Amino acid sequence: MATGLQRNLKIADQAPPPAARQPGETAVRVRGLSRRFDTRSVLADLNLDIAAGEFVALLGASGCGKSTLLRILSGLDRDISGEVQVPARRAVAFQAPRLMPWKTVWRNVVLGLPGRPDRARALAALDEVGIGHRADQWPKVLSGGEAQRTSLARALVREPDLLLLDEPFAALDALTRIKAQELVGELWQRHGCAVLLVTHDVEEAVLLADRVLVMKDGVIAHEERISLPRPRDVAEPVFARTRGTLLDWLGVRHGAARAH
Ligand SMILES: Nc1ncnc2c1ncn2[C@@H]1O[C@H](COP(=O)(O)OP(=O)(O)OP(=O)(O)O)[C@@H](O)[C@H]1O
Repeated sequence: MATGLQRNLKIADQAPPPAARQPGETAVRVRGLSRRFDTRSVLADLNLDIAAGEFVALLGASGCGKSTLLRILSGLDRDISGEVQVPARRAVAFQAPRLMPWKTVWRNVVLGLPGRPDRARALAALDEVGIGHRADQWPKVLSGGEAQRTSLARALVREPDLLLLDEPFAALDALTRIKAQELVGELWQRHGCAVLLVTHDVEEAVLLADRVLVMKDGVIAHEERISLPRPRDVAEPVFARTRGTLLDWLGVRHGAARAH
């Protein structure tokens, strides 16, 4: 099949370090993106822009194509038509951390990086996510939260300009999830990378993102800019109103189906 991404993907070979970024610079530019599986159209002429350093959350009903979009942006799925521009330095963390069980935690963090495995670099990333003490252990002894932190360290060690997160907290218990959300918020502010977070959790989206997108019928059907100061308070009336609007768009609030 046609490899639209290879044809159209324009990758910046030498991505500038965060400090060199210009305000208003674009991290992701998608135009007319379509993806079909056999006869089924999942993405249909989708457009999307993400600014450098912007935190964007993506909501949508199960099966609407959120992960498909994320996989395309990560470069894992190239069987598309349309135009996709993403930075060369990008990293993904999935719901399941996907650690290699036969490699220690620190070796998992630097797995796939060019050159000799750099233990100091891995340790710095593990320290940053609060699990430096687990560096020499095997993945099987990690808790779910620790495994997810390892996955984040593996993404951050690549110093991405774009961090793609596919429901990274979905499998965590409520308390671990809150801590992981806070950590991602802190890491994002420190690293200054653009983030695209796929989530089912409207509250999580409003807590973390600059902008929340709702995907429907293969396109971005709605976007909500969140201008609340951080850290955000779920009890804030504006927070609650924003959450309500997004639930309306998702069609999950009683009597809330919207005409588009
Ligand atoms: N490799 C594939 N082959 C065939 N169909 C696929 C493939 N990958 C995804 N799909 C289909 O594309 C649609 C979108 O899937 P996708 O995983 O992107 O949805 P999603 O919005 O991320 O869902 P969820 O929120 O449940 O994770 C689904 O109907 C899925 O079955």
